[in-house]
Amino acid sequence: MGDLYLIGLGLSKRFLTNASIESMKRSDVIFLDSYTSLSCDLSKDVLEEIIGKQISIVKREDLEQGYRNIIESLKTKNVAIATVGDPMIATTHVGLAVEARKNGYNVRIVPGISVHCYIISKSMLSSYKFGRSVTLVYPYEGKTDMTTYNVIKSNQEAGLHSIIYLDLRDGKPMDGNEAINLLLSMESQRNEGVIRLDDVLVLGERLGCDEERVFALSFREAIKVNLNRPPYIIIIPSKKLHYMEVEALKCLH
Ligand SMILES: C[S@@+](CC[C@H](N)C(=O)[O-])C[C@H]1O[C@@H](n2cnc3c(N)ncnc32)[C@H](O)[C@@H]1O
Repeated sequence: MGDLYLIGLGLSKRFLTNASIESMKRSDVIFLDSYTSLSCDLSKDVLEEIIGKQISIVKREDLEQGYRNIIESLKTKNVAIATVGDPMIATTHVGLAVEARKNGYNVRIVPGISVHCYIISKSMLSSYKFGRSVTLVYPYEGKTDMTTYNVIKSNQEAGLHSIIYLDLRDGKPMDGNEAINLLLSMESQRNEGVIRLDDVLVLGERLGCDEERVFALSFREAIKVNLNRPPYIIIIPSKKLHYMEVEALKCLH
């Protein structure tokens, strides 16, 4: 009887842990989740070279609709799902973990450095003051999903910071400029003063990579800033900042 490993790879090669490498080596079948996040240098080829085993890339439907095949494989094999970042943060793997557990298999979670923790750390904002996080999705058939705006608004009302992941659809990560314009267009539609041109945001670009940048800048500045390449993550800080948080954000200019 095998175990199910849910393995976090961290954001890039340098954040792979011994625990994640050992767990992959212990697994008979390894799937690399290609749809919840992306990395500048962690790929199937790089991982295969590090662990000396074959890895298969899986898409969302392979795991969500094909989960029975994975449970079936557990009868005789250790199966690993490896994910960039942390395997349980802003992913949908909990369903698979619950199903494996219900079928009597051990589930071994190997945490990885998540983009969520990474940007909190780099922003220097108080980790006690983060509210609900949210994914900013691409408009669909000309319609904008306003969930992100609503989440930022309710976090602001509670004096909390908001972490905004950007959509990753069919392997296409949303660009930072597109995200900033989309947030501003939500404000134009709703006009509730949630996102003002002079409000500050924190923008994380290619975190964990050699060329990583973390900026704190106003929306007015962000519209004009020259960006490199995705992935990006955004924090909209609370409007009620502690004076030390104000000083910390100045260090990111
Ligand atoms: C849905 S989250 C998945 C998080 C992942 N499970 C983790 O723990 O890191 C994926 C989104 O986080 C952001 N992201 C992921 N890696 C990033 C990086 N290295 N730099 C900046 N943003 C990143 C992007 O917006 C991406 O679409």
